[in-house]
Amino acid sequence: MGHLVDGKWSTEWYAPDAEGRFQRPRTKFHGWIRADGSTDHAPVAGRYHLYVSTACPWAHRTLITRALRGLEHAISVTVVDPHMGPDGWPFDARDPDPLGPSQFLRDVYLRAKRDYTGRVTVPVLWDRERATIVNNESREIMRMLDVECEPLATRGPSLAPPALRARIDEVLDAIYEPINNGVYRAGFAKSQKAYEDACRELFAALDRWNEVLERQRFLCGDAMTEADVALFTTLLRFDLVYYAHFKCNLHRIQDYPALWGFVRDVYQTPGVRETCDLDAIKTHYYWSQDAVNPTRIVPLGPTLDLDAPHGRTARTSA
Ligand SMILES: N[C@@H](CCC(=O)N[C@@H](CS)C(=O)NCC(=O)O)C(=O)O
Repeated sequence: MGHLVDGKWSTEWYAPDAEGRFQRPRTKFHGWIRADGSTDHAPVAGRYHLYVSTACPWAHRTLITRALRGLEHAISVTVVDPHMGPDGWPFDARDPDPLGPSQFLRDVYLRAKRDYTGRVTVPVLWDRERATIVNNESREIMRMLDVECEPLATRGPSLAPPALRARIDEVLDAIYEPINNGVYRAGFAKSQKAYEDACRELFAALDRWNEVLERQRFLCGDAMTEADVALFTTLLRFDLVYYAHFKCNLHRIQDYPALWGFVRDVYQTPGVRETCDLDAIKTHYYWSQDAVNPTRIVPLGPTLDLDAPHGRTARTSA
């Protein structure tokens, strides 16, 4: 693990703030595919390539969006090796980089910008025609695949329909800090207080959203949206990894009937199950984050019955 400084690799983990709190740096590539032709990136089948790790909750959002919108034919994917070591994400010999001779994901970043400074994270959306990274922020890539790649989509419905978009954005904002980033703030905390604050905030938010999901099937009402995808990828990893490895252990997701039913509901949605690699998830966190787990031993359990009936189909919003 590490980052690039003026194009040179440096093996440093994230520096905490003075109170020991985890600080997530902003991603650096924020180009947009636009269907209206207003940017350099038009939605064209075969033009874009996604680099992901199936272990990563942020990258997983983009894989699910690609599957639910039927973009597999239009946007190709490379899955990196979950063993992220001192050199960052390595390519898997069984799934090499189709766009160049790359050993590590940083080679892709350097191809886009030789003097890049920043972290080398997944997901990455690459434009073959412009030979550069369009965007490396999962929330923006989700929106682009769903809305701007609509002309290429073979499945629906949209995960961000115009009438719901403002609400979806509010919910994405609301779950980001306490939940999606909250598990990392608990797990990477460098002081007792930073950990406790993050952990309490996380469970208060889980309590609230569990109540919402007792009343309605999805976070924004009756239909699945980007907000559900974003919550799902964090909750899927919760009992597997965050509960033990990140010490988010006041409750399991399985102890929240509505949240656990929601996880199974999304998991069982056609197209989603195939994007979920539970072994890669456990291997990545327990093996790669040796500051948290120095032995790198990957635990055998827990076993999750994600195929148990979710019973949420008949639920409608109030
Ligand atoms: N804000 C980014 C975060 C992406 C991110 O942090 N990905 C992690 C994997 S879960 C990563 O690649 N980490 C490598 C590193 O930080 O060195 C997004 O939402 O896309």
